[in-house]
Amino acid sequence: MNNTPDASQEATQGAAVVTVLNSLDALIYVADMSTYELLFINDYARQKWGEPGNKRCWEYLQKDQQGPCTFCTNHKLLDEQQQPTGVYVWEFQNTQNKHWYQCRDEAIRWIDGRLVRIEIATDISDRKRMEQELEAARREAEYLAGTDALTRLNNRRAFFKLGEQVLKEAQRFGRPTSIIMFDLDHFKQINDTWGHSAGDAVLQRVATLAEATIRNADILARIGGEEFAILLPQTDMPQARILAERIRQTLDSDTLLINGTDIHVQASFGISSCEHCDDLTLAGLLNIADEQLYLSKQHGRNRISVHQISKP
Ligand SMILES: Nc1nc2c(ncn2[C@@H]2O[C@H](COP(=O)(O)OP(=O)(O)OP(=O)(O)O)[C@@H](O)[C@H]2O)c(=O)[nH]1
Repeated sequence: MNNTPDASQEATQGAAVVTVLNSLDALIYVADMSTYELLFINDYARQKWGEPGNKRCWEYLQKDQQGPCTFCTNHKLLDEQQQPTGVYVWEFQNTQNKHWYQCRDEAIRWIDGRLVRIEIATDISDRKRMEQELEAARREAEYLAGTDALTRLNNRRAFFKLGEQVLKEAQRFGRPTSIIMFDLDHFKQINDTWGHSAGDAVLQRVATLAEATIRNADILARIGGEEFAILLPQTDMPQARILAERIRQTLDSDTLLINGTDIHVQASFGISSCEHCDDLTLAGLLNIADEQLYLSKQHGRNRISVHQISKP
């Protein structure tokens, strides 16, 4: 007895398979791997990309393609002997409709024997959007964790995190490093006279002025209420003093126009510098700058005190 299906049975089975493929909520297409001719597309493709006419896969599915796509997976689907290697799964944002798809590609022998690529692509845009939102939220949280909310400068935590790294490098290469600390003078009076929000605006303006004075490699942070610190890589004491003097003068020589009011702001500075000071920690270097800052306050404010840490 012959169990081979006859032509009409094959036609019925073929129609059933096409019905199934057309009912799926995924793009399915078959393309010749040499000519890119589309041999089959399902209804999902027609709904999303329209009728293919005589278009090749890259003309039909992608936007403004002048030739086969650079991201075409054909070369991944065959080995050196041009034999199918199995399923290759990847994710891709379609250039026409901007939806994200998870694509399951495979090279197979078509009914006439030629090699074709079959792709089954499911829309994963919702999942991708969620992933991207999560990633953006994670980056924002990471940024905020290291950022002072008022001035957008580094906060104390970020100062230590970044600073430890810089100090380690400096120690490794025997480079000079300095810290400038400064604290606004009689800031309480500014708050008391002009109000807390004017005080906030002063802090923001001071941050902007300091930021404009430093180099890219310098690490500026707001480490306390009206207290700022700048870590200066490859900077010795004389250079650090010049920079501190520039900031001191900028603040002292002018008034900050805050909400229509001219506010005069001064600050006291403390500087610590080290060169070849291998055992020093960032906290130690900052402490010494803080002691110098305290001296500046004691000696009348609006001034700079310095300490050069010598090699033991
Ligand atoms: N507006 C505003 N004020 C702040 C903020 N953080 C701290 N302060 C204020 O800064 C003032 C610091 O006061 P003090 O420590 O007495 O220092 P000072 O008045 O600057 O005096 P000296 O430092 O001794 O010159 C306090 O009034 C705090 O409320 C802030 O984020 N915004």
